[in-house]
Amino acid sequence: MLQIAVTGKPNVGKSSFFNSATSSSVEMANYPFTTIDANKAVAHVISECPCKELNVTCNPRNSICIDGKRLLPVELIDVAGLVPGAHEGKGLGNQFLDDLMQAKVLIHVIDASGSTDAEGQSVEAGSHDPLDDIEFLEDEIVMWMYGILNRNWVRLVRKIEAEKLDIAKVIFDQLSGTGITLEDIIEAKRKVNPDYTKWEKEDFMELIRNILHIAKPMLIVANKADLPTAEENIKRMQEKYPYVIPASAESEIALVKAAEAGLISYTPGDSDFEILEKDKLSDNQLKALEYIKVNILEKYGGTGIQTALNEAIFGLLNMIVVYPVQDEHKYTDQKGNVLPDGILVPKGAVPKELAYLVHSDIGDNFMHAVDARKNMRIAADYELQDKDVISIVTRG
Ligand SMILES: Nc1nc2c(ncn2[C@@H]2O[C@H](COP(=O)(O)OP(=O)(O)OP(=O)(O)O)[C@@H](O)[C@H]2O)c(=O)[nH]1
Ligand SMILES: [Mg+2]
Repeated sequence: MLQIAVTGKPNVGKSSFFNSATSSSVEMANYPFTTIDANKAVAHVISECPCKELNVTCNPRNSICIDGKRLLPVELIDVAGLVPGAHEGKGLGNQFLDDLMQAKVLIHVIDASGSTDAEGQSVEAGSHDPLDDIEFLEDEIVMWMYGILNRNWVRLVRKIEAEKLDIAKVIFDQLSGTGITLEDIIEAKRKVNPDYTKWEKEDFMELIRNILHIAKPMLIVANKADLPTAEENIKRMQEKYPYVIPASAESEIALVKAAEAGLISYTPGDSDFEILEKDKLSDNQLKALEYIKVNILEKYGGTGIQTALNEAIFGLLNMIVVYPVQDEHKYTDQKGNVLPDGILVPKGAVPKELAYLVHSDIGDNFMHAVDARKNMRIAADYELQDKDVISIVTRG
């Protein structure tokens, strides 16, 4: 399953974001290093399901359909907080980046209210500038990767020379387990000094930064947007960085809980809620809900949690959703389930790649594919489109 990592300095609300997105209840507390071991759970990104347009009732298997909205599973990883100097062992160090680097995309949670200092200690709201927290994370990840590459570098250069090895492939092997592909490295290497025997620390850093930008896109989540000091900081962040999503994990948790108790009607991603059981809500609860409505939902169009997940997958990773079926007339699988699976595929993927994502056997025996909507065979180099319903024809 596609993985998204939630990362950032301590005490910014990473676990709160994780809990709100996955309905989990891992520990959250107002001090640094509450989380030590990584937490993993399933969250969902939301896309329009083709069922309404095709006028069918679907029977989802790998996903969920609510009122024509398809919820597709992704795995969220919540890790320990990282502090400046983690590569020198500060805080909990950076060893746990192993967990984080499994993910294809990173969500960098920032305390936009400025109520935690660089190490995650709680300070008076507004007294720390959250813009100072943005760059350090990339620096720490770069230092971590530098540590891995630098460890055996002298020996490796000798080996590359002696055995005439491909440098990109050697770097790729060193970074195995990070999900970084050989293509990512080849592309990243184009922009650095081609003579690797002369590489200094700066050249390594440049290479690693290029690799990171290509292989691990990062979304900034400006959390604690419910606190009054956040608004101004969010504006400044959005002026400087392209992907900044204002969010309030605490508000999302409150709304989801109230909805589960049947007190309000609210679905993650909504920009409003409706009170169902006014009599059962205390004055304080009503006030809190009103506060969220005015200061989060109306101001930012939602709590930002679902927006962040969707933006990470459909924006940064440029994924689309494709629905493989067996019977192109009824849009069903072998068992008669209508539109059973929604599969996240990178934009630009062709039918055979979809076949491999469904199952390696189906990929191996792929013959051609049929566009179920048009009931027409499609070319091998046809670029799959979002919400395509595709029947894969295999040998045997
Ligand atoms: N006001 C406000 N507080 C929040 C929000 N999200 C989290 N918090 C609070 O911030 C504190 C830290 O939350 P956690 O979710 O434990 O933060 P973390 O980043 O996982 O912290 P570590 O695991 O220690 O690195 C807690 O007191 C939360 O209640 C939010 O959206 N608004
Ligand atoms: Mg935590």
